[in-house]
Amino acid sequence: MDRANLTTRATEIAEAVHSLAGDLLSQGIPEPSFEHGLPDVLQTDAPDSNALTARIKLLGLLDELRDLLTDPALLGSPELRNPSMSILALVRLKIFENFPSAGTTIKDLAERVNRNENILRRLMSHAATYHVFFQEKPDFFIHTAGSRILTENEGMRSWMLVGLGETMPGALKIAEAVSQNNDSEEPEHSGWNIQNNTDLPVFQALATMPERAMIFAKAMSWHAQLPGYSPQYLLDHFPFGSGDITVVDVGGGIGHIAHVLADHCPTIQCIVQDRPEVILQAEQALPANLQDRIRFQPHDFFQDQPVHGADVYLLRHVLHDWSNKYARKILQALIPALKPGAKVVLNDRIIPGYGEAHYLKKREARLVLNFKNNPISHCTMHFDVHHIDLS
Ligand SMILES: C[S@@+](CC[C@H](N)C(=O)[O-])C[C@H]1O[C@@H](n2cnc3c(N)ncnc32)[C@H](O)[C@@H]1O
Repeated sequence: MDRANLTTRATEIAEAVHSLAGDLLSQGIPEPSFEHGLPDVLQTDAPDSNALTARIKLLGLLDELRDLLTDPALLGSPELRNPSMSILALVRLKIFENFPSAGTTIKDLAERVNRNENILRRLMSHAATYHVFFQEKPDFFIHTAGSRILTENEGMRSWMLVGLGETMPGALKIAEAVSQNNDSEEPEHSGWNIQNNTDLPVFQALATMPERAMIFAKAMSWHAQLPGYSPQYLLDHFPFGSGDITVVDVGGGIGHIAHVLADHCPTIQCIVQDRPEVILQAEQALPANLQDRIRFQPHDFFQDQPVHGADVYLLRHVLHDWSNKYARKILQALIPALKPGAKVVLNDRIIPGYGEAHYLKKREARLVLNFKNNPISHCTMHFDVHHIDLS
């Protein structure tokens, strides 16, 4: 039981802030303030950086403090902490792409995007309370780091569309899914299926909706740029650069991880496998300088692995989409192809065990369960980057 009270928590916060400020000062990095919107200088993904450690600690302490000060009736309230109400609409209405870099009045913006001025004002004003856009004057908005990143990156907008447009509506149907199929491990028995009125598992269903499938693939490639998901962790924890090795990236999406591996390891050969409609996109996204080292192959990972004798079979962010029954099938399908000494590298989310991590980390890890193929059973997978020798 955590018995820290407001005062001890606040003292800890002050100490951590001083340490972070000192660290930033020594690196010549300005302290963040709201003066010019949120600067993104602290978004470092370096796992060993003091700034990142201090930032994560502070976010945890501040969340605890806020929850201690919140009326209990509001803790689970849907209105609280819900930026999606305005941000999803702003993404879908293409406001970010059309927002002038120097800022704008709502009137000019409404004319530019041909939308109702009043509604736009309400959406923008709500988003600004989450520091996505800054209301500099009653009728004049400028960028923050949060709105700029959405403006400049199609991948980030795709990530929002998947999180808010696919995950959240599916999550709202979890209770119905559980009521209909209590013990099911089948991918088509999910809240997402009820929401989308389909019996097809999510990836099969997406194949019939090319625009949504493309958004999903773009979101996944952007995801690798979010703090904590950098492919650098993979490079740091597995010797991809040692010799002429062949890596099969199973369920490798549009090849963004293979691009990074090939860029960093000059002797590596990669084969990216995914569903046919994803492979079509992947082929178009391949840079010319990597064409002789990355190949693509449509492959259903529930069928026997067609590439025999590779050195590494990589499954990055694949198994967490599936119930244990299907995760096992995906791994079993690799076995006939494995030569002695072959490695299967799993790079996926870890669900912290009891007492192992701050609840914010657990919340982030558990959020992913609410979507796609197995949102109605509890994820029992518990892993990090491992090297599993199946020889
Ligand atoms: C969560 S994404 C991960 C993509 C990529 N590995 C990454 O780390 O960004 C899961 C991937 O599995 C692919 N996938 C789903 N079902 C598949 C199947 N039956 N065979 C092959 N790939 C599949 C999806 O198309 C998607 O690209």
